[in-house]
Amino acid sequence: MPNILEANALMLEPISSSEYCEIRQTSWAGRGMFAKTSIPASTTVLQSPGPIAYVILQPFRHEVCDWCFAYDNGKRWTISYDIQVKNSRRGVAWFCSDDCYEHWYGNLGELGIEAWIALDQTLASSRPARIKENAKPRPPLTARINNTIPVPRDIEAIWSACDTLASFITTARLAEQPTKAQRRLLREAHQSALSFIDEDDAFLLLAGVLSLERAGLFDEALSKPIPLTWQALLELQPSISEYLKNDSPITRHVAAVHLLLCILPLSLLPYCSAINALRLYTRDSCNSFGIRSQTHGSESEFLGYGVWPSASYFNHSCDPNLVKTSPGRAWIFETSREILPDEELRISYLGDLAPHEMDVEERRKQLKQTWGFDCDCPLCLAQLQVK
Ligand SMILES: C[S@@+](CC[C@H](N)C(=O)[O-])C[C@H]1O[C@@H](n2cnc3c(N)ncnc32)[C@H](O)[C@@H]1O
Repeated sequence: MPNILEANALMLEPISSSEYCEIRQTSWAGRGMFAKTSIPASTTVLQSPGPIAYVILQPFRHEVCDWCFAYDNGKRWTISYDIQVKNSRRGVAWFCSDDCYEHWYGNLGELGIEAWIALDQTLASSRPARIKENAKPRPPLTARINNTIPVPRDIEAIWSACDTLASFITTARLAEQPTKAQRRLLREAHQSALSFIDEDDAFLLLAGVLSLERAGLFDEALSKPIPLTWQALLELQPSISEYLKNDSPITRHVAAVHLLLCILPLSLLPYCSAINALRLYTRDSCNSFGIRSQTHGSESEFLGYGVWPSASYFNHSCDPNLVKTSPGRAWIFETSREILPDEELRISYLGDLAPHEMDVEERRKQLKQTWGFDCDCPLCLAQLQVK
C-alpha cells in the first residue's frame, strides 16, 4: 500500500493534445508542449476553457466577477448572490452581469451553492476572532518539527495524520446519532481548523471538491478508471517544495480539509479526502495561473489564481514564442512568431515583468523565488555560459 505522498506523486499519462501541439518529454524540464507542424505567427495553438479550481483572493471578492473574472479598477460589482442573515441580506458572490450570475449559479447547482454558503458563513462569522488571534505571534511550522526545516518524512506524517482525523470527522458527521465523544471531536476539530484556516486555501479546496463531485467518485488508489476532469489534474506534475520551507502552508491546507469536512453538506464529504486535497494543493503550487487585472502598460493586480490543466504543459522561456491572454475564464495561447515543426512552445512565467529588460541573474532569481526552479531555458543557459 503506497503512503499518502507516494500516492500523490503518481502522475497519469497526459492525454491532452491539440491540432497544433502535443506533449512530449524534454531533456531539460520534464514534459513540454511541442509544435506538430510549422505554425504561422499569431495562430492560436491552444485554448483552455475554464479552471478545474480557482479562488478570488479575499480582499477582491466584491471587485472580481466570480464567473468571468472581470475587474474594473477596484469598482465593486453590484450584482450579487445574497443570503439572508438575521434581518439583513449579505452578498456571498459578485458578478459583472446577470449572464455571469446565471452561469455561476447553473455551474454550482443547488449542492454547490449550499456548500459555498456554508463556507462563506463560517468564515464570515469567525473573521473578527481570527483577525484578533492572527495578530498574536505564532511559532512557525519548523518550530513544531524538531526545530528543523521539514523534510518529506514530516510532510508524510502530517498528511497521514490529516487523513486519520478526516476519517474520524467524516464518521462522526455521518453518524445518525453521534456519541458524546464524536460531538466533542467535531467541536474541537472545527475550532482548531478555524484557528489555522486561510480563507483562500479553503475556497480553492471547495472549488476542487465541487469539480470532483461533478466528475463523480473514483477509486482513490487509481486502480480503476477515473473521471476526465480529475484525470486532467492528476496528469500534472505535483510539487511538495512549498511545504519544505519555513513558511510552509501545510497547516493551512490541513485545516482547510478539516474545516470543510465539519461544515459541508454530507453528500460532499467523500470528495473532501486528505489525498484529494493534497493532490490539488501540490499541483496548484507549480501549475497555477494568476488571475490578474487586464492593464495596458502598468503593473497588473494579482486577484486570484487557479488551475487550468490543459494549459499547464508549456514550460517557461525568457525568450518565449507564445503570448497568453485570458479573456474571461479561458486562457488562450498564441504564437508570437513563426514556429518550426518540433519546436518547443514556451510561455513566460514572469507575469508583468519583461524578461528582455532583466539580466540573467535577475530573471533566474525571480523564477526561483516565485516558482521554485532554476531556469534552464536556452536564453539563460547561453547567457550563463558567456558570463
Ligand atoms: C507548469 S509546469 C510545466 C510542465 C512540466 N515541465 C511538466 O513536466 O509537467 C512547470 C514546471 O516545469 C519545469 N520548468 C518549466 N520551465 C522551466 C525552465 N525554464 N527551467 C527549468 N524548469 C522548468 C519546472 O519544474 C516547473 O515547476
